[in-house]
Amino acid sequence: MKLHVKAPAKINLTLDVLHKRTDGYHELEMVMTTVDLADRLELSRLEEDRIIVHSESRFVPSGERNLAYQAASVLKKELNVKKGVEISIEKHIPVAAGLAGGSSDAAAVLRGLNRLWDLRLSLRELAEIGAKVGSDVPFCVYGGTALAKGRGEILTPLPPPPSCWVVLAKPPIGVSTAEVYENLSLEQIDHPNTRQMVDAILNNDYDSICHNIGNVLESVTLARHPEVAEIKGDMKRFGADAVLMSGSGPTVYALARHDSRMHRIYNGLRGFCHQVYAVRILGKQERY
Ligand SMILES: C[C@@](CO)(OP(=O)(O)O)[C@H](O)COP(=O)(O)OP(=O)(O)OC[C@H]1O[C@@H](n2ccc(N)nc2=O)[C@H](O)[C@@H]1O
Ligand SMILES: Nc1ncnc2c1ncn2[C@@H]1O[C@H](COP(=O)(O)OP(=O)(O)O)[C@@H](O)[C@H]1O
Repeated sequence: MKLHVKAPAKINLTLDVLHKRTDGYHELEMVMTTVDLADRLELSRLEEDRIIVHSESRFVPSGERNLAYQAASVLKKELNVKKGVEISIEKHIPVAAGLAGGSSDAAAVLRGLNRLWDLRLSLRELAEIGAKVGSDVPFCVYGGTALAKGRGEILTPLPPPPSCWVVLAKPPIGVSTAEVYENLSLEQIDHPNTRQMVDAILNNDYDSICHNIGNVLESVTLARHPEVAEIKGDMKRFGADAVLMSGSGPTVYALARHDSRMHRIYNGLRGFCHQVYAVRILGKQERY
């Protein structure tokens, strides 16, 4: 038996760091939402008790280092499952980009195996198992839009933001999430107003969403990689309603309500940035 699962990317509308915790993680407050750029996974049941993961993307690690493998492995251990699975990942989300592609693959594996192995776990139970794989995995299990706290795993669901275009541009540089957090200097940052962002979403107020987007990790990644700031500047010049780096970066996104603006930003950037995508905000939980 085979099944197909979709793994959408997320963007951060806000990302605030409150303090560094004693366990080494950072205490966060962030608003995340899914966008219509997704990896596709095929899961095939294996009679033998093993996990196989492959992908044609040369940027994705194979075997145990793959987050999809780790998700299947943790699920097997937690529930003492003695079955196997072959996972094939068709990669569309840029890797190590601040878009949670690996976390979304892991979450898709959890949702898929729940069906393939008939485990009958709730999304809440899958999210708890997902937290053992990575901080962003619980959000990706649910998808949609949420306020995330703790290290990212304490979630309050939110309604979808108003529909709009999201133009994503990833410069050809790699960013390590751990390094970005490590180099954050908490004394010198402007904190976004998370409460106002939540209210803006609850009020379906697009202008207020645009006004309140903010990400404290920009202070680290933009200082190290001036090209990320340049892309932000270009997006603004091409008429973006709002511009922000997602997660630890380096992907930058522009929000645009009108098709004409989206086209201007997309075409303007494609000349000198290899990975550019124009997608819609998904924002609501879907059955993948
Ligand atoms: C920055 C964010 C924002 O959504 O996204 P990405 O840029 O990765 O997409 C997340 O916090 C990334 O979450 P995720 O990539 O799942 O992180 P994990 O694998 O759990 O942790 C990677 C490393 O990041 C640091 N980390 C992560 C989460 C957190 N709340 N505090 C941290 O300090 C830790 O050093 C950890 O070792
Ligand atoms: N299935 C996967 N897809 C993408 N990256 C993966 C996957 N499994 C493991 N990784 C590793 O996880 C790291 C983070 O990748 P990714 O989730 O794409 O980025 P981010 O956390 O910045 O959004 C990368 O260094 C990559 O090598």
